[in-house]
Amino acid sequence: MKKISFLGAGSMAEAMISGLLQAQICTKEGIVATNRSNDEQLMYLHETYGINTTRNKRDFIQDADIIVLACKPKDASSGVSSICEYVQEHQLIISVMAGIPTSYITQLLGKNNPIIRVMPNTSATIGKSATAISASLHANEEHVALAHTLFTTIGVVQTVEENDLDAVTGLSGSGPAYVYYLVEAMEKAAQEIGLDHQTAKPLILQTIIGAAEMLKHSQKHPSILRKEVTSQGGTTEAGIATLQQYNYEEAMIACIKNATKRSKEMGEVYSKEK
Ligand SMILES: NC(=O)C1=CN([C@@H]2O[C@H](COP(=O)(O)OP(=O)(O)OC[C@H]3O[C@@H](n4cnc5c(N)ncnc54)[C@H](O)[C@@H]3O)[C@@H](O)[C@H]2O)C=CC1
Ligand SMILES: O=C(O)[C@@H]1CCC=N1
Repeated sequence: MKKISFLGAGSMAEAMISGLLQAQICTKEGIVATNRSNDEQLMYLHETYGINTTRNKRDFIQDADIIVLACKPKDASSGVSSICEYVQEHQLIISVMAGIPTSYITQLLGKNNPIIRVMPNTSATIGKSATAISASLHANEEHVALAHTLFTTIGVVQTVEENDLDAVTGLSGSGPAYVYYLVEAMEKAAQEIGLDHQTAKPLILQTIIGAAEMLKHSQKHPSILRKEVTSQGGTTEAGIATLQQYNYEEAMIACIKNATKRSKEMGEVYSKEK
């Protein structure tokens, strides 16, 4: 059982902690989390998951096999600088920070630790993350395999080149939010067409789950599955025509491209800080 320390105790750290404990990949005693200043959040994580929490950076680091960097990209410099004197070179660093290159983390650490840069998503909470991992210069196949094993317990894992991680961030890191936005819109629409929330919610949910399962299990291309729903002169055709009028496809492509661009920008901006 590996001991894992989380620098940053927000949404992503919680999603991973919850997923890792459910998968029994580590014990609650083997997890420690720290954050910048929010005592209530540390208390919440301790009470909810039974994990350890501390503000003492030496205690935080000393027994860790793996240190997960889960603070915001803008806090990369302050976060890593606050622990670098205690980090030992054999400890595996896993960074989930969007945009932040492993070369910059190495520079901040001033040590050649193996680093695996990862882009999971918050569906890790229920073991359903879509995660991409990539290795730094100093990480070997064993480190990649360990990260792969770890993240497989909280979902599906793809290994990619570090260059591709900005695109992954725009696609699947942010991706759950695009789906939640769709559901928000469907809920508003349901209300406007006269369905009460209690009736509409399970219908919307099962529509999303059913379509996702169809995409997973059917061999058919999504465009074929869409055509199978669309009767000539029918309701779907009318609905899709409206989506096309509003440039739905272009909007989605532009959304993912802009999120990817922002990941690159964050890397460029925050990697200049010292
Ligand atoms: N939320 C998401 O869906 C995803 C987030 N990420 C990445 O995960 C990272 C964390 O994101 P969230 O959990 O959403 O943010 P969050 O704001 O919920 O949590 C950030 C945490 O970092 C802590 N922190 C900040 N500076 C610190 C310091 N100097 N020392 C110790 N702790 C410090 C904060 O106190 C807080 O606990 C980000 O880098 C983000 O790019 C990656 C994939 C998905
Ligand atoms: O919005 C963000 O910057 C982070 C990275 C991927 C998901 N959330």
